[in-house]
Amino acid sequence: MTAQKLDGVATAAAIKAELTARVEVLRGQGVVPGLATVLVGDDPASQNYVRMKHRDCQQVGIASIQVELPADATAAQVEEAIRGLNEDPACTGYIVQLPIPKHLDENWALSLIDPDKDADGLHPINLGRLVLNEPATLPCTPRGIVELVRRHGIDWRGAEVVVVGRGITVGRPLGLILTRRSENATVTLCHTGTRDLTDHTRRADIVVAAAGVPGMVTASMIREGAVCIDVGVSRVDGKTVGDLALDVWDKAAWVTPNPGGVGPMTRAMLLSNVVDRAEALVASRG
Ligand SMILES: Nc1nc(=O)c2c([nH]1)NC[C@@H]1CN(c3ccc(C(=O)N[C@@H](CCC(=O)O)C(=O)O)cc3)C=[N+]21
Repeated sequence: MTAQKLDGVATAAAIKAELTARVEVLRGQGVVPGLATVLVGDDPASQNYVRMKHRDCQQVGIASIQVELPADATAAQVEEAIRGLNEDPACTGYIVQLPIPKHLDENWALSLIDPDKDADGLHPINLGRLVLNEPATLPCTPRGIVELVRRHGIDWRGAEVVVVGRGITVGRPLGLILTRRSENATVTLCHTGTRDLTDHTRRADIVVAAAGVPGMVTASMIREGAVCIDVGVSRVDGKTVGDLALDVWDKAAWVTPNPGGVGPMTRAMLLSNVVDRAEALVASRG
């Protein structure tokens, strides 16, 4: 028996249709949501992601602004670009595409973003709000995972969830989101220091593989009928390879394809964050 597909492409398309209607309403209210991206350097994968995000914007009627800086940009240049977007009324939300070149500090760059325009939910104020159970813009990938699972009729409530990976963009915030009352999952956050990973994953109803190690979660590590979410994006011989081994499809009940699972959902949630931010702007104007 082969697992059912958690279809990120179809789910993202449904979300985009909902967002298109909300963007229409906003335009009627005189607000055009605008997403900006700050890309530092010329990494081809990052250029590709940014290109896809702008194409998505076009599909739902969000305006988009592309800011590009050279790989050797100074901290002052990055700061100037970010301050410019904070002040630009055409930009209602934006992201600094990660990673940025090593001579620049990622947390420093994120901290310069106006928290009200933080489309990635990675500003320390928004991460702090998440920890404090206050309304916050949420990071796109964790939000996409929660939504993808929920829209396939799978309940997070009471589920035993094992997240593999403690990164700032996925694992750590996902643990915080899933343990809120509204999701009510029980989460075990595993990482490279975990003594016996299989001991944890075998007990999980839902396994989220977000370690960035190709094929690291195999069928022998999961329970029959588990739900498996693949967040990994590694390049092997020019092909995208996830963190799930292919044999999980023979044992799990539900699996995210990769590509075609979490990636498109991440992009849909970025759009969703931008629309949310623009609606908040209208509400604050009264
Ligand atoms: N500030 C910031 N925010 C991010 O959200 C962010 C980032 N930096 N840096 C890099 C990662 C990676 N990421 C992906 C988004 C979509 C796909 C995606 O849509 N992938 C397609 C395939 C893409 C292809 O054809 O290569 C899929 O999975 O089907 C993948 C990866 C967002 N990230």
